[in-house]
Amino acid sequence: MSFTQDLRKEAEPLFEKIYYHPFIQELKDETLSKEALIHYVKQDYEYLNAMIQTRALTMAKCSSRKEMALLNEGISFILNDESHPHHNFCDVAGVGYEELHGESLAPAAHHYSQLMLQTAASGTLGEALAVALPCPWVYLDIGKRLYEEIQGNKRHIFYPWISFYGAQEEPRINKTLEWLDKIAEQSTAKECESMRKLFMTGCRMEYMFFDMAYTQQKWPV
Ligand SMILES: Cc1ncc(C[n+]2csc(CCO)c2C)c(N)n1
Repeated sequence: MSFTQDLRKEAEPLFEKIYYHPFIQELKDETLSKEALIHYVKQDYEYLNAMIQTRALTMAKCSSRKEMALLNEGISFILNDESHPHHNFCDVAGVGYEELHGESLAPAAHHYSQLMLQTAASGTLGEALAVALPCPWVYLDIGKRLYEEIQGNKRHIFYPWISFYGAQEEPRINKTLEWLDKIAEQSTAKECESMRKLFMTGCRMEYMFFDMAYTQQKWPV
């Protein structure tokens, strides 16, 4: 088994917990509250800014144009395409997308953003890639499962969100998986252990992010 296959296997219980979180289940059942949708988009817009900055910091650690191009693609994807699923949530909630920008980060989104930025700024290339890997991997898993469940029903109110993440012809993540596997092959056991821990924490933070939106988490003071 490759390094990333091992990671995926270890994270299986977390992927299950995420899929069965009420945020995802109510999204599937078209019963997710307007408040949860709005909280999610407000926080995710800011989180995606942190992800763009994370990718940019990671790019500074690359040694080849091919690697830089892959991270550049990731940044362009967030800048140009990730607004589509946000628009879907805003349309269902009946609010304008621009109204939701400029929010301050709630505890879970704050922790996740800081973890990614700090790792990309002061960690190794492998660590920076590992901490950012749950982000596309978890969404691909949720999207594919939901797409199957709704049987491609275009009348589902969250069809644009579900198809955006779940109906990718060639999953965008594959090149990153190959890249991280190559890095792991050339890394020491200690370095691999650090990548593994960061990946697992990233998976936990993906769970926490949905939970934050579902409970509309705020700073208590
Ligand atoms: C909390 C949170 N996690 C993951 C995504 C999904 N996502 C964000 S950027 C990106 C492209 C890969 O870097 C993908 C799939 C999200 N929107 N919000």
